[in-house]
Amino acid sequence: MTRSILSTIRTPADVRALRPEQLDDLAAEIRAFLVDQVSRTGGHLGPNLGVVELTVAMHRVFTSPRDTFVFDTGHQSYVHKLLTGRGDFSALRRRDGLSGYPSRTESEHDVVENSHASTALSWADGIAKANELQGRADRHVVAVIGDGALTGGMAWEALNNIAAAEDRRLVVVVNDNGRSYAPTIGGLAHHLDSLRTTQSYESVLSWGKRTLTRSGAPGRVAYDALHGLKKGIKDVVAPQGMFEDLGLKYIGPVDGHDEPAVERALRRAQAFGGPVIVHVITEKGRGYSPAEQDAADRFHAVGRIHPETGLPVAPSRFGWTSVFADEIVRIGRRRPDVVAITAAMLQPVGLAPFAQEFPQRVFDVGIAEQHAATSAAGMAFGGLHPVVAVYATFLNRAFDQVLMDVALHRAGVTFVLDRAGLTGDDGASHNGMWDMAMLAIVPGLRLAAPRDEETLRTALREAVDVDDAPTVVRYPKSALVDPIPALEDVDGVDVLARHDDAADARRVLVVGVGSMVGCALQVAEQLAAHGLRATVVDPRWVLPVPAALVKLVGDHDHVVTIEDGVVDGGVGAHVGQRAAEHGIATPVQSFGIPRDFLPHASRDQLVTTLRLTPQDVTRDVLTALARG
Ligand SMILES: Cc1ncc(C[n+]2csc(CCOP(=O)(O)OP(=O)(O)O)c2C)c(N)n1
Ligand SMILES: CC(=O)[C@@H](O)[C@H](O)COP(=O)(O)O
Ligand SMILES: [Mg+2]
Repeated sequence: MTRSILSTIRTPADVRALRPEQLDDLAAEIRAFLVDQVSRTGGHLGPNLGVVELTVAMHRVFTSPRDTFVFDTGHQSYVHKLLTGRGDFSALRRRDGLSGYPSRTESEHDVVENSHASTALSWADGIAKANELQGRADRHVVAVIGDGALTGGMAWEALNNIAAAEDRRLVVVVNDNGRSYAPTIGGLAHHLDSLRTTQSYESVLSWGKRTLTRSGAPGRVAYDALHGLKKGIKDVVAPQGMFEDLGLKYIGPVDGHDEPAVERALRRAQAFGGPVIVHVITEKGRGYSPAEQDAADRFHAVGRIHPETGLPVAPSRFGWTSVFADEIVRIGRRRPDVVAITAAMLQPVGLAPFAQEFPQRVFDVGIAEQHAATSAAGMAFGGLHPVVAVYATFLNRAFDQVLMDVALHRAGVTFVLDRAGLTGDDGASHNGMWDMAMLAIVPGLRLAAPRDEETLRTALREAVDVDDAPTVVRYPKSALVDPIPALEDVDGVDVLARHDDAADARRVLVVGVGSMVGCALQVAEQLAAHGLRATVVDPRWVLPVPAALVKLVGDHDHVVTIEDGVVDGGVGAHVGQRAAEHGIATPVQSFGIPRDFLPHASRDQLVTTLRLTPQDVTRDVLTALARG
């Protein structure tokens, strides 16, 4: 049996050493490998199937790491990893396995580890400027950015700068597959479409050169005239206005699955010696029919699937999203002023049913969370109540908009944050761990962390009733828990459990935040087993800290708070601060996520590592109590 070509690839030099006639087979092997491996581990199968030929061509034309490769979002870097010596995908996105994104600790060929979209061109601009100043001006920076990521504002801030320097060796590869998850929205998508659908100017010009110059002097005259009409022809055959108007050289569109054509385009870009756009047309999910036929999102991000059918091996675990999806439709039916906004993630955040029933009241703004937040402030000014549904970590980039456009103007906007807390296997920048600490300082903002389905539904209904301040409802990337009923409601704070048999024992108040309520209940049981009195409460609306909770703090000898967010400046910190402001000296011991960036691992592994299991928390509380 002939040895596979892929098995001979250890470094990009091996890729460059391949004969052109081997490249189709290499692409086929890579696709087979990706389907086989990612179907076992889950991951970004569709995006990586779409960049096989592109990534091979990049490594054949440029010399990484001497030339720097930057992948926007980085979810499409599996092929790059394969071509740079990382062939063991068996533990992709798992502890001690390959990250699902570029990782500097894995390879010198990896630079950007941040999986937030639209940052690559800024990285590239900075690297290119450093190259210039550090005597490396002969090196190229090659940034791959998707059509979706191009809808993010940062990309245009960067392009504006990139276009300003004529001799900076920066190649922007626009990986245009026409989709984010769903088809990419907006004017940019239309423009890319117009570039995609008209035959490229370059191919018309090369046709003219071949045909006219072969027909003697008259033909040469005609070709010279044609070439002289360059601008006019461009506007006719390929309105490349947008990029060219910015002063950027444009090459394309190129069939992104024709490896020799991509190589030719990249070599032209390489020879150009200045900032240049290479517009590559690809297909997300290419070569894998279940993905090619998937109308939803072409297998953008999959869990474990059957490699032949593409069907999920296990049903989706993300019950919290389904509850939101159902409740927002119920709210929409009784509240015609409620509208929904997504940042290119309609399906993943659960807005598809709402869009189905109220197609005029849902807005996909592209990967543009900043725009989503401020346009929501505009909608609120106009009499609507917008619900902005994003993953928690992605709201980080819209902090200023939440603060200065929504909160400053007391706009009734509701932010629904999915994937809040530890997400684990999706990498450091995907953990939704910063929202509570970040938003705690926003004046007027109210944040709810539901503990189960009923409190999530209630929080959503309460949130949309607030029309003079931002509200936030956040929930985790995990299975929905069983209902956790309250024993009593103390001015908005739910009392969930009381262990007060030991009459004279010290009284410990255990405050569970959202998905950590289950842990809080177990900690209280274990503390009671150690002879303490323990009460478990869930404030539900955790920020600002409710007055009733501050009072409860004063009624206890020791307070424990447990949250699925950074502990620095988190809910626990604010509980302690509010209590101190009221002259309450009860010690508050806060448990949560340290502010360090976390490795990709399962949520459970991270909980254990961070000592957030009930056993760990109990042990630490007993130690603190013993110290007195
Ligand atoms: C700031 C931000 N918002 C949302 C996402 C979620 N997200 C990851 S990839 C993706 C679509 C990217 O589309 P595109 O850039 O076209 O790349 P493709 O997957 O098509 O290759 C989205 C919305 C993100 N990573 N970062
Ligand atoms: C790359 C990106 O940001 C998204 O594709 C994200 O990884 C999806 O996360 P879930 O798999 O949790 O929906
Ligand atoms: Mg795309």
